[in-house]
Amino acid sequence: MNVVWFKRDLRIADHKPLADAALYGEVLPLYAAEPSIWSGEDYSARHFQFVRESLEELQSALEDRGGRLFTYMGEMEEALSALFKTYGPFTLYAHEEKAGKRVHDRNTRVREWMSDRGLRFLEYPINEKNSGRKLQERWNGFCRSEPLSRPERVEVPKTIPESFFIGAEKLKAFPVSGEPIRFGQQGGEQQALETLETFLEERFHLYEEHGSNLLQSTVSSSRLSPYLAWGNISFRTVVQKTSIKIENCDNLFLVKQLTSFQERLKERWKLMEQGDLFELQPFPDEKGAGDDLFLRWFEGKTGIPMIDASVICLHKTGWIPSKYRGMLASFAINTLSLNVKICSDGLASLFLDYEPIIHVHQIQKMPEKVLDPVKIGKKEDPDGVFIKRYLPSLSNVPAKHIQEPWHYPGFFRLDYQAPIVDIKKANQAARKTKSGISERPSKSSDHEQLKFDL
Ligand SMILES: Cc1cc2nc3c(=O)[nH]c(=O)nc-3n(C[C@H](O)[C@H](O)[C@H](O)COP(=O)(O)OP(=O)(O)OC[C@H]3O[C@@H](n4cnc5c(N)ncnc54)[C@H](O)[C@@H]3O)c2cc1C
Repeated sequence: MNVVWFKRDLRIADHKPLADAALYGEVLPLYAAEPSIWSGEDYSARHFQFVRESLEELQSALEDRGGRLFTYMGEMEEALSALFKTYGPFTLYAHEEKAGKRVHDRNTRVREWMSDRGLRFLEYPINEKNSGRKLQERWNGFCRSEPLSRPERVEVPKTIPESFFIGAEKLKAFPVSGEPIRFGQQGGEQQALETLETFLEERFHLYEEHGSNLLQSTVSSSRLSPYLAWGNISFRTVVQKTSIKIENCDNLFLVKQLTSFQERLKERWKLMEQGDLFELQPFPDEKGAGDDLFLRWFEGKTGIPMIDASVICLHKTGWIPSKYRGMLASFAINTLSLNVKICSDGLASLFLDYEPIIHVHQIQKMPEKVLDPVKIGKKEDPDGVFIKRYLPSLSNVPAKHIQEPWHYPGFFRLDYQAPIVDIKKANQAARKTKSGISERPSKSSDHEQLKFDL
């Protein structure tokens, strides 16, 4: 018996553990909704909703091949015990997963469980192991490697072990904190392929030009991130199809757009290859998740339109371009001097494409980047089109005042709060602290220090 354990690889195409297991007889495709993983502050109901949608598609793709998906609610070792009791010895096939301490600890427990019983656990690396070849050579090799096709048949056992389910329906009862999303991208292998196809057919044409445009980038960015994060499409498939497109494109402008996209993919590949994740540590002296400043930031009630509109956009859609992710993180960490780990988890819980390795790598860079959201807003959303979409209470504020509505003479008539911080002063203090010139003033006094020209 071969058990294929699905985690962040929710597809059947280019899935080596599944392809290999299917060669050796009966396969039991398994997804376990594990409380130890899903109870983390960085995970939320929107992620689980995406996973369930992906599992529904996985179930129907397996059914088309004579198989079905077995699901379980509980820790993986418990699932393995139940399988052992029902079927006797088995081999476990899975992709390697690198995603922080909880995942690392769970992986260790599963490895021990298997080895204690003398069972084989085949873990497939996400990337080629560092083979001593130069980075560029390895990347070129990766771009040329062929994705595996879907297995034609998947023979599954007839008996369903006690406390297992078929398909994803029952997983609706699995508790994960946070709100599901209404307007986000939908999970599934087919959706992933369609997203890649529409991008490579046409949407990429202004990829670079619209990269940081809040409205246009929703179309001209690839939007592949949630599909890559949850493995609805293999990274190799995206890289290979993009390489083929570049080779067959003779328009220099379009090649430039595709090459720029390919560079991002390479960035991801390098990070994933580098290995396990650096853990962010909470510091007890900094402000925490129950702090008023944190809540106002997280709920989009800071009184700074660019911040509030971006956060509300994230609550609604689960996605925003990279530049504004950086702006939100920098504002929380530097301007409000909130705890880095708590801000990181807060953002992660909103990003539908939460990918721990990329996310933490980006967050770690934030203390070096002190940004001004008003300046960014004036440059990127001068007429406030984005702001007004997410903050209807500002719909009548003229463009001149949209980034700093507290300067608008009719501010008191608006249903919009005063800013929670004086950005310039707080950023100045943050820069000074970094260069070691002086201690930061306590944030509680910032409210009182504010002087508005109303
Ligand atoms: C603070 C912060 C947190 C972030 N957290 C995440 C996260 O949790 N998950 C995530 O996928 N991206 C994260 N990013 C990177 C980036 O914002 C998203 O990958 C991108 O916005 C996703 O949209 P897209 O698929 O249209 O990207 P595209 O521009 O079309 O890029 C294609 C793919 O390349 C990869 N990619 C893009 N930018 C980077 C990068 N800087 N480093 C590594 N890989 C990259 C992603 O997989 C992306 O899907 C974060 C950035 C910042 C500043």
